[in-house]
Amino acid sequence: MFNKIVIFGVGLIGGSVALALKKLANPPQIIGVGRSEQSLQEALSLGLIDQAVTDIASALENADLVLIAAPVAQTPAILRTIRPHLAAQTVITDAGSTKSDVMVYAQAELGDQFNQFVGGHPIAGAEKSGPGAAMADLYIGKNVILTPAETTSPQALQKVAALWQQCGAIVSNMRAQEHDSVFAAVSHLPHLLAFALVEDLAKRDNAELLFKFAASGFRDFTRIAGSHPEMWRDIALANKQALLHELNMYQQAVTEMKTLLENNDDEGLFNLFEHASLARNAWAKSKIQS
Ligand SMILES: NC(=O)C1=CN([C@@H]2O[C@H](COP(=O)(O)OP(=O)(O)OC[C@H]3O[C@@H](n4cnc5c(N)ncnc54)[C@H](O)[C@@H]3O)[C@@H](O)[C@H]2O)C=CC1
Ligand SMILES: O=C(O)C(=O)Cc1ccc(O)cc1
Repeated sequence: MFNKIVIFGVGLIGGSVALALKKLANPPQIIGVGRSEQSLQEALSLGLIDQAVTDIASALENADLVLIAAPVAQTPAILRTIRPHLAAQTVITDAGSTKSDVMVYAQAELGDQFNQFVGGHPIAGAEKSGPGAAMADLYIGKNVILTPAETTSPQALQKVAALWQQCGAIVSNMRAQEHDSVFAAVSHLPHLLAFALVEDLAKRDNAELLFKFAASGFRDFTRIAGSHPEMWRDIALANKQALLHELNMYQQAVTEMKTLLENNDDEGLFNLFEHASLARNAWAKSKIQS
């Protein structure tokens, strides 16, 4: 279906798409465009891309699809470089963790070619980044959410869905705003909390002692605090309103927990822990089954 794909940002996410496509019987030609020459050369030497290109016009010539897989705040600048060379048959998509901002950028930058753009978000990843972290099987059995606008071309939507299905993913559609409020709760908030906890402990005078004895519970809670700072700065700012709402909700939950503790409310604490534990275990079980 695809002969030529251009990936802006060949790191964990873009590189994993490239590796997955390379496993196909007839893999497309994959062109990488990047911000850092070193990272692009790494992508080339790891075999993620067939060519690293700096001339955008030649990169986009006869391209079937462009995937933007860079930190979300880079999106408008990337779209601006693409627009003058964008043919009518080329579909553009992205992999950014936030979608309302990206859809607004795409509409503003692509003008009458906005119908060729399909917002996307693979719900798969890791705390690692860069081309060396790319994995061919990253998307197998994972969800990918697409956020088409009313005007999005059905053909473009179908092509982007096919791209992710070829990577082994399960594709569904959602409104960009709904996407952002869901992921503020289940992804962006946990990342901010992990960063906040590690930062709080790391700043203390006895940080060395604390980290020396921190064990698996700490490891599980804070793994995602090792994630890419630029990527998470961009996500936090792009989804600021939904994230502030989630932080307020969480603050309320912490306040309620403090009250139970201050009042030595053993039954209240037990009930809260039991309710949360049941919910968490049921979620984990549903993930194994799906
Ligand atoms: N890391 C994760 O687990 C997930 C990340 N995402 C989203 O995917 C996108 C990429 O994230 P990762 O692959 O993890 O990051 P990464 O840091 O591994 O890769 C990003 C790449 O984009 C390049 N880049 C930066 N600015 C650029 C520009 N202006 N033009 C071209 N290339 C540029 C960087 O040099 C880097 O190679 C982000 O928008 C992120 O929100 C989505 C799902 C999961
Ligand atoms: O490392 C993890 O477990 C993640 O949660 C990865 C991740 C990060 C950002 C996304 O938008 C989606 C998935």
